[in-house]
Formats: sequence, C-alpha cells, structure tokens
Amino acid sequence: MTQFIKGQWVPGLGHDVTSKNPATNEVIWSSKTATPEQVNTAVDAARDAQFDWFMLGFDARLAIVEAYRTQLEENKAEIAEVIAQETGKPQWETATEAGAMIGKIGLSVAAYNKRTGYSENDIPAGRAVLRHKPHGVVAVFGPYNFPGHLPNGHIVPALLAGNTVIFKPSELTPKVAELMLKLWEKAGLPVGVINLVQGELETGKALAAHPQIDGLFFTGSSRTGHILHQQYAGEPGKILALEMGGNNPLIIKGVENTKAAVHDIIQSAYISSGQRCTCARRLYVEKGAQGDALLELLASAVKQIKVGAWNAQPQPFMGSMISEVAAKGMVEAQRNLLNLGGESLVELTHLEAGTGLVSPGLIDVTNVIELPDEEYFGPLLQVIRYSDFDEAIKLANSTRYGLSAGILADSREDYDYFLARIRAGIVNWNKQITGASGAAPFGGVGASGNHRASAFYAADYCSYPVSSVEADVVSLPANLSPGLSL
Ligand SMILES: NC(=O)C1=CN([C@@H]2O[C@H](COP(=O)(O)OP(=O)(O)OC[C@H]3O[C@@H](n4cnc5c(N)ncnc54)[C@H](O)[C@@H]3O)[C@@H](O)[C@H]2O)C=CC1
Ligand SMILES: O=C(O)CCC(=O)N[C@@H](CCC(=O)O)C(=O)O
Repeated sequence: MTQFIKGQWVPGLGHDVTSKNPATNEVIWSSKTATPEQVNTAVDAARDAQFDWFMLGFDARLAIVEAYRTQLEENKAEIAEVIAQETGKPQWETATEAGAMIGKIGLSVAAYNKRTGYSENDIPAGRAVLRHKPHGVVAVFGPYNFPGHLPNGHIVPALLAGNTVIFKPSELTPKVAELMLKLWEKAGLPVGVINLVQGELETGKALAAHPQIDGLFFTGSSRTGHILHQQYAGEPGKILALEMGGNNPLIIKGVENTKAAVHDIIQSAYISSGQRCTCARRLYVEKGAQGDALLELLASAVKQIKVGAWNAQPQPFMGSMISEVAAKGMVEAQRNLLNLGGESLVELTHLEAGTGLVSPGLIDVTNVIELPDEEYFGPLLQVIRYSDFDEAIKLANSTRYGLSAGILADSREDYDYFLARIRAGIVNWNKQITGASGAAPFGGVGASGNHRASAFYAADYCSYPVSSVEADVVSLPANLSPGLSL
C-alpha cells in the first residue's frame, strides 16, 4: 500500500519498482507505480478537498501543521535513519536534514506572515486591504538528494497558504516519502489535502500534464526543469516554481589561513558526496606559490576524506552516492575531462561494484580549452588556475547556471568587487557555499531557476495577492466629480 490517495493507502496499479540501499544494494522498499488513472483520482481528491481546506482558516490549518511538527519531532530518529538508508548519506548528515524539516514549520509560518498574510491601510472613507489566496491544487516534485527537507519546503508553505497537494517524490526515494505521508496522516490532515503518487516518468508526466493542476513546484535537475518550463509555455495562469542545479564557482584569493580555506573548500565540494545543488564544482586558484601550496594541502586532505556506509562507525564524512549508476556517471565525467586535457590531482574511483560508493576526486582542468558547462552531481571538483582576478570572475561567470558562488579572500574590497560582478542567487564570502539558511530566499538565476526563489520566499509562490478597496456601507463622496449632479 504505497500510494496515499483520498485519505487511503492503496496499492499502485502500474509496474513493479524497488528502492535500494545504495551502499549495499539491498532492497529496502518495493511496490508498484501509480498509473495515470490513479494520478487523476489523486488530483480529483485534492480538488474536492481544496475549498474546505482554505475555508478552515489559517489558524486551523496551522494547528494541523503544528501537529505534523510534533510527529516529526517524535519520529526524528526514524526519519534520519530512513533517509540515510535510502540515499546513502551518513547518519550525522541525515540528522541535520530531519532537523531542517522540523525547523521548516516555524520558518514557513514567519514567511507566510511576512511575505503574504493580511494587511490594511486607511483610505478616505474606507480602507485598502491586501489578502492572499491559495492557487488551488499544486503538484510537488522532489529530488533524491534531500528527499525529506526539499519537498517539505514546498509542501509546508503550500498547505499553510490553503493549497492542496499531490506529491510525486523522486523514484529513488519512495520510502522517505511514504514515511512523511504517514506522519501527515497521524497529524490529522483532512482527506485529500495531501496525496502521494509514487512512480517514475509515466507518473511524473501524467501529473505535470494534468489540466486540473493550478501550479507545479519542482526541485530537481535543470534538464527536467527545462522540459517542464516548455510544457508550461502558453499556460500563464499556472504557477511554476523551478529549483534546479548549478555549476557553482568558488574563487580563492589572498587567504592567509590555508588550512581554513581547505576546510571551506571541502565543505563546499564534497559534503553529501557532492550531491547538493549548491556544491562547488569549479575552484579558481591563483597561479603561483601560494596557490600551489593550497592545492597541495587540498589534495592531501581530499585523499584523507573518509567514505563509507550511512551507518558505519565511526561515521564517514561522505556516504554512498544515490546509486551505482550515479557513481559510474561520475567516473565517466572524470574520464571525459581527462580526455579533454584535464590532469587528475586526486582520482575519483568507484570503490565497490554494485554500490554508489566513490572516493572524492580533484582534477585540474586549466588546460581544457572548452570546459563543458555541466553540473557533475557528485564529488569531483575541477580546479582552474588564474592569473588575475578579473579573469577569475569572468571564468566563474561563464556558465549558463547561476545558483551559488563564493569567494575565500581576506580582503573586504575583493569581496565587494566579486559580489558586484558575479551572477548567482547565493553569494558567500569566507564561508562554504553549501548549507544555505532557510531564513533566507533560496534560488538561482539562468538555468538554475525561473525567478521563483524557495526557502523563505516559498510563501510567495504559494499564493496570489488579492487587493481590495472596501467600505462598510455605500456612501456618497463629500465632493462629486466635475460634471456630476445627484
Ligand atoms: N535548486 C535547488 O533547490 C536544488 C536542485 N537540485 C537539483 O536536482 C538534481 C538532482 O535531483 P534528481 O532527483 O536527479 O532530479 P530529476 O530532475 O531527475 O528528478 C526530479 C523529479 O522530477 C521527476 N521527473 C523527471 N523527469 C520528469 C518529466 N519529464 N516530467 C515530470 N516529472 C519528471 C522525477 O521523477 C523526480 O520526482 C540536481 O541537478 C540538483 O542540482 C537538488 C536539490 C536542490
Ligand atoms: O530550503 C531551505 O530551507 C534552504 C535551502 C537548503 O537547505 N539548501 C541546502 C541543500 C540544497 C541542495 O539540495 O543541494 C544547501 O544549501 O546545502
């Protein structure tokens, strides 16, 4: 029973699917996909539930969302364990993901009030009132890398605003989604307010193309996001929020504390085995002795990064990648860069056949004439040596993406210069470029998004403003317009 449709757990009527622990290849979940007909039923259920959910009012909706928070708190250890088992991320890391899911409730309430909510201003003989209304029925598509936190970041604000939801998680993380829905059910969510449809492309396509969807909130690859963007062309009435990938640059310039810089680089490029949209992919290091020393220390530290299963003790820094296919994809990406003239500083290797376990890689691509502008979604950092700062910034900006970017530099002037010129939605100074705050907007420009930032600004795409000019009774104005007499 893996689909949650109209308040009932029902079996999928499509084909068989399984989910595996990528560190051991052990099957941890199996089921059948939701068919397009089941997607229709889910959308109908969400439509039937929507007006009553909205009319409950914010406080009553919030009470249910708060009950969900209690469920998250009480089941935090289980959530962290299921995420770890299904994604391969180490437990220390998935504990922070479970914590972020809990934190999302308070942040979403604050964002609802600050970004949307209700306000009024007195005007002559009346008032101007601003309210926000939900779009209606929205679809939420989640990625595999944060299978709890990122869909949660769409679902919670969508529900608070009064929308109803059909959630289509990544086919690689169905077990996490099932657990989330069980917690919503326990929180007492009314029938039809959230529906879960599990499946692959067929399920996703049926949902995205459904005529009764008022909006689609997507976090995933740029490739899929672009398909959805084309699909929604000519549909101005539907809200589409796309949170996509990046080919993120990190520049190093004039840093005294090399060890600290190496730490920030590792946290930027290798956390979550490089499977974060914010991860640094391109590292710009000045030519010369200082840059050489930094790279030497970096290569040595990268070689020492511990990789292991999600539950290994002591805990590794990097867990498994999501699948063996993803691991092989990274080996292939490295091979391509070597063929183009790259020089391996630390080789990325597939550690164990049948698993997603890879060691982190570092590759110097300074001599590659045409560096592919691709997001290699794994632990492979490309190094580019530069001669002057303007060149580094120009190279950093030579991407169609624009999600995150950073500079490690002891000079504030250098940061200001970089900040003014770099094109990205998240720009950090002397901090890792991963681990964005949910109290800030989160989104990129270019091929990284469609200007619908998420996190604190998710409230914005979950409702539309309704402006009213109101008076309690119909009254004649003190002065009539010229040419009128009554
Ligand atoms: N900007 C952001 O906030 C974030 C972006 N990402 C990006 O997500 C990617 C990794 O996640 P993945 O799960 O591989 O993304 P993906 O694009 O493969 O899948 C995302 C979702 O879309 C569905 N889907 C795929 N093709 C579809 C189609 N043609 N029609 C409808 N639905 C379809 C999938 O089943 C899944 O639910 C990376 O590129 C990463 O950078 C990940 C996390 C955060
Ligand atoms: O949505 C939020 O609350 C903040 C955004 C966030 O958590 N970003 C993380 C993960 C994004 C990813 O999947 O790569 C980050 O910046 O590391």
